[in-house]
Amino acid sequence: MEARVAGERRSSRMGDTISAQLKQNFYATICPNVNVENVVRGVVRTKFQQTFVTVPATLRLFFHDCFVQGCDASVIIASTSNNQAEKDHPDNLSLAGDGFDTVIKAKAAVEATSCKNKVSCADILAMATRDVIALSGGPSYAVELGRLDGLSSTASSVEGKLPQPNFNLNQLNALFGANGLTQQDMIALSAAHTVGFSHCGKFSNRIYSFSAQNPVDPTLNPTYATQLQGMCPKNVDPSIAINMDPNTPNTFDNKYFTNLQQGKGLFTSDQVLFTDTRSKPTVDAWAKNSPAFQQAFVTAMTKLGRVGVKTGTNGNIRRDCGVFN
Ligand code: HEM
Ligand SMILES: [Ca+2]
Ligand SMILES: [Ca+2]
Repeated sequence: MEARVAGERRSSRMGDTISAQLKQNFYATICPNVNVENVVRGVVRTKFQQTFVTVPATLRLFFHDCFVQGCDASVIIASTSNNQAEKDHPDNLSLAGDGFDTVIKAKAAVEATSCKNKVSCADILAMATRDVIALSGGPSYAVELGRLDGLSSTASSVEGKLPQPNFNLNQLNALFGANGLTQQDMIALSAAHTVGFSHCGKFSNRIYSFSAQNPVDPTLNPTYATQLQGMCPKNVDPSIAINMDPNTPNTFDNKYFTNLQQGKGLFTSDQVLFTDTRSKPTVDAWAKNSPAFQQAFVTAMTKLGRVGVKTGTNGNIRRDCGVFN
């Protein structure tokens, strides 16, 4: 049974995608007796106290959800004997378990209130993402809500939808542009790499086999390159992961941009934002102006949260975030 009144979901046509009208404080009218956002925040805070990985894991999960079939919690669905789900596509295998766990736990806490069967997993992920950013020192913002959960999740649908660490600026702009995001949005969102980890294999080409003339990527700071080689020796255990921000790995800050100015972007897709003259001015501006970066980040996250939002019969409220109803 659809738990919401029809009038709550106005649809509007934008280009050829139909996007639901999200709004702030959505659940205040759906469940006036429960502060849904506080319930989620409490769970996220507890989980954060247990492990910092909660932050990058949840943030990346939201991004990987929104870029494949829209922000509809399709990435959280578990595979079954007759369906290989998104999370088992190679691009999603390195999503950390703590992101899924955060959503599952927050959903359980919401379902234990009188606001049962009314809050989508997609919205819980959007709320939890807002909360982890604030908990790690990033900007606080009012999150738009009112998404439905998607009705399909296939590994094959992930192919080509997520950016790769060796992408150049044109490839990054094309992929983000396909999701209605500008180059500015893309640069702001890339700063999510100010927290979290990467496995050595994602950038080992840059420190060992960049090109015939240059085994080490010449855009990489030589001292940083040596440090990376030390942390990621050639036959390193593939499960080893290193901090993506060598300076403030556990703080959501604009250090990402000063790192790029110093040749300390971990992936080609990070460093290219500084080496390409089209994006460099933005990197330089946000390196010295944290409030300007924060404002651009909140704008971009809000736009990211609107991607492919489901309405009406295209979605529902999942009872278990990992399983279709
Ligand atoms: C711009 C293109 C992007 C590329 C090429 C890219 C690629 C990657 C790669 C290869 C990793 C390492 C995964 C691993 O080895 O475990 C990673 C981690 C991460 N990415 Fe991105 N990413 C991009 C944009 C984004 C965006 C837009 C966000 C969120 C808004 C994001 C959030 C994260 C986070 C938080 C981590 C750390 C995950 C963890 O510690 O568990 N990334 N990304
Ligand atoms: Ca999705
Ligand atoms: Ca940082």
